[in-house]
Amino acid sequence: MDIAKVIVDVPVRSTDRPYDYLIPESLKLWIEVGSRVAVPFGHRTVQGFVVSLESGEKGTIPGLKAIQEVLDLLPPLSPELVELADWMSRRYACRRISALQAMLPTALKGKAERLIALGDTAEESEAAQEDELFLMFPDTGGEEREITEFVRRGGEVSMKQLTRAFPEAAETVKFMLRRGVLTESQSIKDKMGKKKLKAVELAIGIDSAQEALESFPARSARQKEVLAFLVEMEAMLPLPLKEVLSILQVTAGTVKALEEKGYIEIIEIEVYRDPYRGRDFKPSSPLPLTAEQQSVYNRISRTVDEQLHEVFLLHGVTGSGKTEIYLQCIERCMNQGRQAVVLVPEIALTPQMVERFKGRFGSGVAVMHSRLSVGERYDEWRKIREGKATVAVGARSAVFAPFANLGLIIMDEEHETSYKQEENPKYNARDVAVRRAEQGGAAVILGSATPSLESYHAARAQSDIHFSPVLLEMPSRALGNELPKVHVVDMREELKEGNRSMFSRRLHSALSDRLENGQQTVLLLNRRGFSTFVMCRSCGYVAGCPDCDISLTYHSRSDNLRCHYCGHAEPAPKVCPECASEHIRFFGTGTQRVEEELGKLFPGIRVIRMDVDTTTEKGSHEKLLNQFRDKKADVLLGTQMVAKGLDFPDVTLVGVITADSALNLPDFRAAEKTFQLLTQVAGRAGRHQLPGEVVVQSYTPEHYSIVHASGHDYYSFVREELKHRKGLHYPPYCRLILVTLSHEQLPLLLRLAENYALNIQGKARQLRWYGSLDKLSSDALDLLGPVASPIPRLKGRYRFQCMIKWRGTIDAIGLARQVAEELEDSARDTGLQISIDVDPQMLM
Ligand SMILES: Nc1ncnc2c1ncn2[C@@H]1O[C@H](COP(=O)(O)OP(=O)(O)OP(=O)(O)O)[C@@H](O)[C@H]1O
Ligand SMILES: [Zn+2]
Ligand SMILES: [Zn+2]
Repeated sequence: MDIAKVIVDVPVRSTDRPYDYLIPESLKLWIEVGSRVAVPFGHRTVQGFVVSLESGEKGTIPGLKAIQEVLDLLPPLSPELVELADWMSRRYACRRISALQAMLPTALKGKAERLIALGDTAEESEAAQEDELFLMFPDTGGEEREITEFVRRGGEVSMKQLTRAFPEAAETVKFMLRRGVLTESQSIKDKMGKKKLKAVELAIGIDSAQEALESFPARSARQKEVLAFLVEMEAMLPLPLKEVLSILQVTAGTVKALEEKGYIEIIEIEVYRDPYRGRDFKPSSPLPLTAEQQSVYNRISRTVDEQLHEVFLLHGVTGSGKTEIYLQCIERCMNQGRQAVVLVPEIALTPQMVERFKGRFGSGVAVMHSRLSVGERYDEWRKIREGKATVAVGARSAVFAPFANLGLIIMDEEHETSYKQEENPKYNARDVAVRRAEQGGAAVILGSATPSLESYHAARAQSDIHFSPVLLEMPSRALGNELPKVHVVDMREELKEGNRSMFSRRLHSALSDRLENGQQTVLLLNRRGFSTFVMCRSCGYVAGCPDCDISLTYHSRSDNLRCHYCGHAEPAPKVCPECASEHIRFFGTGTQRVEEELGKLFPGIRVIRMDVDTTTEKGSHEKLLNQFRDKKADVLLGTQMVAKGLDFPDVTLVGVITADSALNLPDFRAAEKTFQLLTQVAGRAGRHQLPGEVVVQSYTPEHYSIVHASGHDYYSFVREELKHRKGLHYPPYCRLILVTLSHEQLPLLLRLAENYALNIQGKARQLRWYGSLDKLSSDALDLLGPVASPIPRLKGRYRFQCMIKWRGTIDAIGLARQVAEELEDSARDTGLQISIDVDPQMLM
């Protein structure tokens, strides 16, 4: 194979295709599909990914440039992931390079030197064990020993040194890397290196050490003590130097002296930056399943055992024991020698959740989420690739976990919008999961108490849109208790009767009861659409961003105003810049105000507030939840964060302060989101022995999302909501593509946006797609707009959008992209930007 097709990392749309490169003789054995390489491009050297290999006469094409170097010894991507990236680029109209890069941890994105060292397996083993270790190797004529020796001598060698010394040994080196005999890491330069710790090891055999002890000079008592200790602890060597020093209360000089005499060695050992190190996870074993769980489990295990591809939609009410199903299905999958990925929404990636998986599967669980440092994430990723983890639990990007033989993908809370990435590539992890599972013959479980209408409709209609899941239902709670009783309070009535507080009388008295009985309460403030802006009460002035047409948000910690879109920050004004009035008010975060009010109404009440302000620090989320679990507080007050996945036995009351604050947002999913949030938060109450109660405060208690949520009636809600969606032509009855065009000059932008719409309509007409979705035809496309975007100006650029609605088997995504590219080409150099969002979740 002489030619590699490479996707290069050049931020120009026209480069979004593979380029041919010659593979030089010296790299031939190292390059595979999925390798990351450095290639010449124009006058520069850029990074790229090998997406296919070709043998061929084409090798003689004159002027074909050659690959300069390979950046990792083991390709960071598998052929399946490369293919998945290709699919993503078509499915989400994104560039292939951005899909490929989304699959890698940040640590790998730059160009840094690779270092090779001995892995744990080799480092721990003595020569005799090494023999055993190498038994599993194919016959290589002893290459592996030479390589091991070479690396051991160097301690850590660069990739270049290694490939130069063993140009022919690619297969063996890769094998050693996959078995963990060698490990590769980033150079220390960019701080992504493996974390190293100094450790002490005997340099001589145990027998010689014992002999040496007997004849040790008396004046070196301290040294003797150290040596004796090491002999005693032989089984546990190497020991961290720090520990030795602190246990024996000796100085580093003493240890150093022993090293100089040749008795011991001070070496460096690798420590994985395990973000959960030092934490004990209570081991758990499989629970005997309830009848409902059993039948669901049986159905899924059949598919897992046969290693088939099938998608399940597990609709189980809150507390029905979905997690136990996940755990046992993973075990089943592991019995097949395959690995599993568990996706949870970032916000629900609570320590409680992680604990349940670590408790069952121990250190075989890798955790991936955005709160880890770059280095931690890299280490968790390597743990997966080096086969040290069999389960990955993480937020949406964990769908790309580099497992070799993935058998099961679980997506908890599948209805969550955070599975959709809002930046490029704008992928939906649910659809990527289904696609990845399809590639490798894996099962998918989409679990939720409130499945998204798209998934539910696909399961019921067995029709369509992305996939057809098998519907599995668990209508009762695992512990046999009832779903909590929900009271809806009409806040308009409260006001009429003179109650101006943010707490209804019902919620107030329910709260006092809990305080008296020592039970706990969860309070939710639905903050979507809630104000955190600064307003002058005299003239109505609202502080806005100078570059984006949105109001600035007040941050109490730094006492400044910030734009959440562009990062613009300015000090909070003391008087109104318009009218100089002092009645300029910060509406603070809603939760802060609720907290104050609670303090006034119930003096001495202990409140834990959980919102963006109190959870910015690493680990703060966990700390707050632990405090609540340890009953250090009466009330857990928060935003959406408190609604998901929490399982606390003493919570018997859930209060929702404003159920309908998000209902009026310009988003066709507003009702669905409201229903889901209310159902989820209500599900936090009365999960164990004590019965639960829920108080929902609303200004529109007759709205069907509130009525059905209070009756725990998913089916009625779905029926009514589907009716609306059908009438207005919204998903799941069609699909959407949101195209946003932006430019610094308004008149030009307007013209370009109109052009875009006309071109789409013209082409669709030619293809006989165009027409209203009212028609019965199954292939149809309609375009709305252009109109100003909900945020009409962002970072100094004006924004217009078109909404394409379509259904059927037509290639609407391809069309949207093609027309965008043509327009970008014709308007080249004017600075037009077009962004395409397929199946958008955020419409604002
Ligand atoms: N088979 C079982 N036997 C005994 N207890 C169980 C069983 N299955 C689950 N449980 C317990 O029931 C409670 C609820 O289970 P779990 O948290 O898994 O529900 P869930 O369906 O994930 O709920 P949610 O959607 O609200 O997060 C937990 O305390 C769990 O330990
Ligand atoms: Zn004013
Ligand atoms: Zn701004």
